[in-house]
Amino acid sequence: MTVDALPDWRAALPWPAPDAHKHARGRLGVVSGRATQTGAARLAARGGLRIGAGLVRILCPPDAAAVIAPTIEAIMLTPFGSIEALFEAAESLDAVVIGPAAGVNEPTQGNLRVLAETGAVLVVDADGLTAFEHRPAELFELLDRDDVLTPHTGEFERLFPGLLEAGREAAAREAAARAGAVVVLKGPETVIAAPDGRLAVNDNGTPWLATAGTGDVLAGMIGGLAAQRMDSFEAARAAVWMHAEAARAFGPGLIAEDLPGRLPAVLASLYAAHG
Ligand SMILES: NC(=O)C1=CN([C@@H]2O[C@H](COP(=O)(O)OP(=O)(O)OC[C@H]3O[C@@H](n4cnc5c(N)ncnc54)[C@H](OP(=O)(O)O)[C@@H]3O)[C@@H](O)[C@H]2O)[C@@H](O)CC1
Ligand SMILES: Nc1ncnc2c1ncn2[C@@H]1O[C@H](COP(=O)(O)OP(=O)(O)O)[C@@H](O)[C@H]1O
Repeated sequence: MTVDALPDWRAALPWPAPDAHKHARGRLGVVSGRATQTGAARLAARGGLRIGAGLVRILCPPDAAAVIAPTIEAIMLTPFGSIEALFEAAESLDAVVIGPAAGVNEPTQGNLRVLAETGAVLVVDADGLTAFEHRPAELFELLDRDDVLTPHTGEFERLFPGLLEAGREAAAREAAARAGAVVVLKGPETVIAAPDGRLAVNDNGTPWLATAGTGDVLAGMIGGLAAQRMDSFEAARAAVWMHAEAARAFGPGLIAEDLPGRLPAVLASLYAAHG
């Protein structure tokens, strides 16, 4: 990677100030699924921590706590047994990822509703999208302009049936306008659209990313940048590009678990260019 090849969002990347402390660097939450479905949240949490959020906390149903606790170190854990407890755990967070293996069910809808009442930027992925398949307007009315939806093609079709016939760029642009949030339409050429009309097409994708869990890591990375108060559209562009760059650096044999560990080298290149 050369400095000339670096994309224009790099000027907006958050780097720690000399007087930084972990809370000032951004607090990210990731909602986990039940005890048998915790891996996706852990992947997202690790992506968010590696990209620079100062503090990452997994918020989990009580039955999942004993499964998650032995698998994490720097990542923190807060079980919640009610939506009131979820609100309390999330209200001091800067961004929250919800959806990876969360469950396609009413509790996921309810969790999303209560998270929307906090000030946190929401990154809604996977089951957080699919849970609103037959009622997308109910999801959209919860969202603010800095929230981010990260559908793959199948999830996009569930929320915006037929829209892809307009082509991926036009579809993403219209989806962002309808949702009133940033839309990241994932695929070989991921399209990122903002509700104000901004649009970007990522150009460094790699099919090594076509493996389970890579989208979960991406959601965590976007959340990690948003927690550091990077503009959500720019955060999504930056995370999508860094995610692919990390995958390219690894190449054959890549699994989702490998991505966070490749981020420091990608970040180091960007930091060196930052001067
Ligand atoms: N470590 C973990 O714990 C992991 C947990 N995970 C979690 O598992 C849960 C369920 O995941 P999932 O894969 O069953 O659901 P989903 O992706 O909706 O696929 C269902 C159908 O949708 C379609 N489809 C899928 N992708 C498509 C595409 N790109 N483009 C077009 N179509 C696409 C495809 O339909 P088909 O083409 O087969 O007809 C497919 O059969 C979810 O919570 C997730 O977060 C994962 O994140 C992995 C790591
Ligand atoms: N052929 C491909 N070329 C480039 N990127 C891909 C390709 N297939 C998948 N990806 C990327 O891999 C990630 C997969 O995310 P997703 O479908 O949500 O998977 P999961 O739910 O298993 O995490 C997305 O970032 C997507 O853009």
